[in-house]
Amino acid sequence: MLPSSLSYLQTLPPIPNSATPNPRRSPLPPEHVSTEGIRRRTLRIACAGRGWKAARPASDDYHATLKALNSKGRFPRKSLGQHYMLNSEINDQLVSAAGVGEGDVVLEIGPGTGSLTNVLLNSGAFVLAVEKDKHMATLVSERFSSTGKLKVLTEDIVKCHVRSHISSLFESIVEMDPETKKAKVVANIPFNISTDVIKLLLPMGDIFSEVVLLLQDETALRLVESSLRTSEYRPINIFVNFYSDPEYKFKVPRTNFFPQPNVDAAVVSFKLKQPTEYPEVSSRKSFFSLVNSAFNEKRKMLRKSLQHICTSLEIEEALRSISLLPTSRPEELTLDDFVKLHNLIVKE
Ligand SMILES: C[S@@+](CC[C@H](N)C(=O)[O-])C[C@H]1O[C@@H](n2cnc3c(N)ncnc32)[C@H](O)[C@@H]1O
Repeated sequence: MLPSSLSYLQTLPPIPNSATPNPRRSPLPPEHVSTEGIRRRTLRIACAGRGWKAARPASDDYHATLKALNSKGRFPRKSLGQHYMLNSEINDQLVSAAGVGEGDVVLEIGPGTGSLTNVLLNSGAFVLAVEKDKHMATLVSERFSSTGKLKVLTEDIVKCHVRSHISSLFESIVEMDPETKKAKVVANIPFNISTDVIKLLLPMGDIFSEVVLLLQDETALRLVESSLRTSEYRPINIFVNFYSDPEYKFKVPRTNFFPQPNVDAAVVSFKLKQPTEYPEVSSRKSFFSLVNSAFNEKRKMLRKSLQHICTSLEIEEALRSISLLPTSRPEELTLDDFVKLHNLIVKE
């Protein structure tokens, strides 16, 4: 019997004997079994039959994921957002969205059974994987123990000293020039830590060039496409654009995960700006504090909500001088407008 806290769980479905998933049992509907997937599988089987080497290393799918979980008697944990990717083609697309190639250093958050780790390692990358669940960390370490290109940390990413771990990885890779080389982040993260992960990693443009994440679709759209004068426009949009150039890559329907979440997902790429490219503000702390204060009382005009910084008259004057109405509200200001306003009214 499962404890009641785990009652949401489906029992892992049995693994069908046939190589083709049984469409009546498989969480993947038939449209996800693409012709390309079938072509690759057929090619592997054909090559194996003639004693040739497979054209491509085995990839994870429905069967591999369930087998890995069954082998350790693991049930996906809701509290850790454990929704495993069943479609190897999506992992391929995630890795190619980040342009991962031979010799790259990649941080993966939450490797789980290692389906994405497998694709990253097959691309020739060195992978630093941070996994909070100690059982999954053991599973993934054992699975790739022979590669010598994977380091697994059993830690919570939010509390992890990412910078020092990446720096020591750079130092341990002889051919890597830490002055010029940057790492990448590629991960299918639990939806409930997306904001924490974004706040942690986006300001690290000095060590990462790109962060490619599988997020909840709604979050992805809010981060990338929220426009001025809409209720979705928030301080996080200013934050994301301050530190990166975000791009919505593609939608990933919920049917690609086990257990199936209640929402769809999407892949977003954040190209990180280098610290020299950040907008010029005297203090980033006071800049983001101004932005937060402005949005705290979203319906209020800035000349009222920023009165703790200077007088309404000074705020009106500053707004006029950057061609904005003295009655402006926060959702009417672009990142550039906020930077100019900050530099005019905040005296350090
Ligand atoms: C959505 S699953 C993805 C698993 C795997 N990458 C895949 O694509 O199938 C999220 C993974 O993140 C792990 N995780 C959850 N919270 C975490 C945290 N705070 N830090 C690191 N890993 C975490 C979970 O244990 C799980 O393995």
